[in-house]
Amino acid sequence: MRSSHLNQQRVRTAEDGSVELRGLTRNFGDDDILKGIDLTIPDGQFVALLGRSGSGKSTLLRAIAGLDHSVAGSGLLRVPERTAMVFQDSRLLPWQRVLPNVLYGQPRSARPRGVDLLAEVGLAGREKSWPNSLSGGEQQRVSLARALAGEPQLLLADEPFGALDALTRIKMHGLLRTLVRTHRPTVLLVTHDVDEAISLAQRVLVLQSGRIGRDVTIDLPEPRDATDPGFQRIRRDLLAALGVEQTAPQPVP
Ligand SMILES: Nc1ncnc2c1ncn2[C@@H]1O[C@H](COP(=O)(O)OP(=O)(O)OP(=O)(O)O)[C@@H](O)[C@H]1O
Repeated sequence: MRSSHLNQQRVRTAEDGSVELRGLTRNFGDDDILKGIDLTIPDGQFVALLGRSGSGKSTLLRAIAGLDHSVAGSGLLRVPERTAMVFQDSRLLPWQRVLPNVLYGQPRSARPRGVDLLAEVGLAGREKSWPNSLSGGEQQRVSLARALAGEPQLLLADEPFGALDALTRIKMHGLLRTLVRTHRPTVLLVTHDVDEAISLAQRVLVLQSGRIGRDVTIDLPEPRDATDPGFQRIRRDLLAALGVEQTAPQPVP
C-alpha cells in the first residue's frame, strides 16, 4: 500500500562517488512521478539527464540529494557521503561577500581552499565582492566554487546554465569540464539542452514516463564537434526519444 506522506525508502552510504538506485518511486498525491528507477552510476562518471518538462528530472535529483524527506516514495538509494548541488539560480547569500559564500558551512581551515577555488573558476581577487555586483555567469561560477568547497564525491546540477546567454553557457561548459577533470566528482547534470548533454557527458539518460527510457554512452572524442556526423546521429536519437521531430538542422553554437 502506498503511503500518502511517508517516505519509505532505504538509504545507504556508498564507499565512493558511485550512485545506485533500485526501484526508486516518488509520487505527489495520485501522480506517480518516478515509477521504479533502476540506475547505477560508477564513481567519476559524468552523466547528463534529459527529459521533457515535468518528466521528473528535478524530483529525481532532489531524491538523490536527500532534499525530499517529506515526499512519498520508496526504493533503495546508495549515495556518496559528500554530495553537493548547484541550481539554475546561484542561491548565494546576498548579505555575505563572495568568499564567505564559497566557504558557507565549511570550517575556517577551508579558507585557502576557497581562495584557490575562486581562482579556478576565474574569479581571483573577487573574494570581497558582493554577489549582486557579479554578472549571472559570475554568480554561477561562485556557486560552482561553493559546491566544490566541501570536496564532493557527487555533484548534482539542476540546469545550472539554463538562465545564461548562449556565449556565457559555452564558456561555462569549458569551465565545468576543467573543474570535473581536476576534482573528479561523479556528475549528474539535468539539462534541457541536448547539445549540452552530448558535449559534456560520458553518458546521457532520458527520463520518460517515470523511468529511464534511454541510456546512451557518448564515446565521441573531446573536444566534441556538433557538426560531426556521430554527434548528429546521437542528437537525432535523443531528440526522437524526447518526442521532438528534427525538421531542420539545429543551429550550431
Ligand atoms: N512539491 C510538489 N507537489 C506536487 N507536485 C509536484 C511537486 N514537485 C513537482 N511536482 C510535479 O511533479 C512533476 C515532475 O516535476 P519535476 O520538477 O521533477 O519535473 P522536471 O522534469 O524537472 O521539469 P522541468 O524540466 O520543467 O524543470 C511535475 O508534474 C510537477 O508538477
